[in-house]
Amino acid sequence: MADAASLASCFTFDDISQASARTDGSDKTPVLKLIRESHAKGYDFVCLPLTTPKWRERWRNMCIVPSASANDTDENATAEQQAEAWRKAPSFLHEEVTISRLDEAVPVLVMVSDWLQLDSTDDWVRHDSEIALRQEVAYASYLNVQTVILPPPRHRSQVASYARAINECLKSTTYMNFSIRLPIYDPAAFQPKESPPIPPSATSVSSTPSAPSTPKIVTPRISTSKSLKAARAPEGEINATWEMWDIIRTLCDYNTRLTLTLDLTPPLPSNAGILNRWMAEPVHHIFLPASTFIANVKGYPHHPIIIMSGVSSGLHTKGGESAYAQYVRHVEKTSSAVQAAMTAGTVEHFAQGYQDYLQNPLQPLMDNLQSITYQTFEQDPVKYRNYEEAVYHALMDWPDSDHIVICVAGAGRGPLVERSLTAIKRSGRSAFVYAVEKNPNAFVTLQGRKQNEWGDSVQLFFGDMRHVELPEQVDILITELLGSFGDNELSPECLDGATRFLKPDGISIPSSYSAHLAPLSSSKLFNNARISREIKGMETPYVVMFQNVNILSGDGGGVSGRCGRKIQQCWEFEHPRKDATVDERGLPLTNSHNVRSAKLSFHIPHSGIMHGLAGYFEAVLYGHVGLSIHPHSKDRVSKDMLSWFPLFFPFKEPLYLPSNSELHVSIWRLTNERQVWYEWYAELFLPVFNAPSSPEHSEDTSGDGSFFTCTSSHVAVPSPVIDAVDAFPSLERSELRKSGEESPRSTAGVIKIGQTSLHNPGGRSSWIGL
Ligand SMILES: C[S@@+](CC[C@H](N)C(=O)[O-])C[C@H]1O[C@@H](n2cnc3c(N)ncnc32)[C@H](O)[C@@H]1O
Repeated sequence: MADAASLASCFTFDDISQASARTDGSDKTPVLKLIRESHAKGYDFVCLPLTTPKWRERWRNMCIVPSASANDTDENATAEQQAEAWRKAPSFLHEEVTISRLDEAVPVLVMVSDWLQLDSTDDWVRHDSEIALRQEVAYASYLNVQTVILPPPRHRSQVASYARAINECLKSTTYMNFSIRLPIYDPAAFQPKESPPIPPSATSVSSTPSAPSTPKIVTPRISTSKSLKAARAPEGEINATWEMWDIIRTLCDYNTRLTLTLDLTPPLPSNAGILNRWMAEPVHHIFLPASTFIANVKGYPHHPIIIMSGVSSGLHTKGGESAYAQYVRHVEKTSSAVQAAMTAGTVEHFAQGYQDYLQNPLQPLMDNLQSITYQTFEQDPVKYRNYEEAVYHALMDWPDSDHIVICVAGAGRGPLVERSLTAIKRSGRSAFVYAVEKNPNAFVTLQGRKQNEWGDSVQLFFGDMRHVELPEQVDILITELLGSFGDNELSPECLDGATRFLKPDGISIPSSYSAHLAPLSSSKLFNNARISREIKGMETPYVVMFQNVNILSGDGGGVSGRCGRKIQQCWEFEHPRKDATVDERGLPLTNSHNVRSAKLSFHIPHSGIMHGLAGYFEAVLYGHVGLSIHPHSKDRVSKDMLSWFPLFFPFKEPLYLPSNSELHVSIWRLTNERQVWYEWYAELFLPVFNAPSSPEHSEDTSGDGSFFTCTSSHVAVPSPVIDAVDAFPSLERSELRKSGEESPRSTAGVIKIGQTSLHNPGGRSSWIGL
């Protein structure tokens, strides 16, 4: 059963004051009253400002010098002395905080004063805001508060200072979670901007901050260097809040106690890329004003706490405060994600508890699997059904004979033997089954099944299919040695051995399988992979049921027209294979023919942080019957198949990909006599347009465009950081042609802007044993 999201009701200082006026003696404090009333209305938590307006007033009087006129000199000196005393020993007065008892702090999400300006452009305001933040965090920590919600950064230019201050707080506490409230995008990006934005409370020592009268939540307006620009929101502005988040969490070294409170106050954008990027981030709270179209909460993972503000404001007259909680619970319960998780037989139901959990891939060749592992495989309703279909069609296509021989190689506990016998019966053909298995323990189970179920229709052979001798050659060879990346459990190598006993015109089921990759963003997977902080953990491919993951690539060829699809094929293996040179026993002389490499070019439509690669496989069992975990074909080919989760190839360091960049991924499947392993590497390029008619251009068209030498100036080179522009995609190819320019392929070049190191060289961290 999927857990329901927790709900929190958000209160202002005014709400607390009103609760105080309503106190009838049944609650010890107004906050305890609000907590009790909220529980009764269906809310699990309350969300409160930690400080009162009194604290803001004192801080302002000490730290913001009102004006520098001669009369004020004494006053200023006194304020400065008070400020220095406070800086030396920062502390609150009782009336400056909203909570002071342990029982008040338990079900409370605490909001740090939202007038603090940790990213002020004024050095002193920033300095004193940081001291105030540390004071608030220390006080919350004293009261055992588990989560504090931080005000959003507002100035792109000072976001690193903001991040540094948060990092200090993370270091000074051991258990407390810090959640930064950020809107999904800056709504100001979509407003016409005739005059410069007024940054909230941007103060200097000579001006008075215009802080709101209560610590009221308002969706922040972010000022970026582009704030004065065009009516149409460029990519950089829409990205601004996410870009700031990325800087903060990077400076905080991906600390797992740093999370996001995603503010859904702005209307949700139609562009899925803007929403999807938050899927890869640790969104632990969703901030939802009562005025919001609340159906939008349904797609969010993690079961975040949903903080609802303004529920007591009487905005919607019907239903009262409880109605919001009831409606959110209803939307959640009826969402497709929750429905799927609650329906037996779906991958979502099966995978509960495994989401984003890193597992080492099986090594069924080197290790002997446990019975419980086989039992888990055998619960898959789709894999065995498709195998049976494949065997059935192969039998029907095979010339009728009174002696068709089938071999199930790697029979495990026998489910494919059983399905083969059913297919034989359905086809009405006369066929016999050999079953080969090298796991001595599973072989005991096979013996029992032969005795009790299969009798003379099956003959068992114990041993490795690469060496075992069968009494005759077989017509149909059935194996299931596939990994999440197709060949990563060494199916090609095992089948090389088993092909010895397949007739030259015999059928292999599967007949082929292919490996596929896409660039992936997921702070959770990145953090999980580097838990041990050892290089080995970052150079090992993992099996993972993806949840908080965003695929960064897009379809459409990219700016240069040279990029491939969103998810791309690396390579394929076909069986029975004819290309290996074999010895007198029919075994390949070396494993060189199973070496593979691929170089793939991905278009990155929206900026993002790449944490690694997502790996998938597709297999053709026979004819039109297959197996797939490729996101684009899985539902068509093998919907609800449970046996394989995708593979995650981590990166040691996250790689920033700007909007409209080109990512080139290289991956190799390598081998020696004892092992097979993968190595991977990525390079990043920005496409650039040249002035088309300039004679000084010279473009390297020899390879994949990795170098672009140009002595003339580029037109519209996007910045690799925040302000990548979306000028290129908005220029449709047809428009380019209309305007008389050449096709993008001949006018676009690329500039290299980044790369990763080579992962797993020589198989030093991960390999599969032969
Ligand atoms: C992924 S399991 C599949 C088991 C079973 N066919 C099923 O579908 O449930 C692969 C099986 O092949 C066996 N196997 C792997 N390599 C083998 C080899 N070279 N020779 C014989 N058996 C092998 C393993 O022991 C394991 O039982």
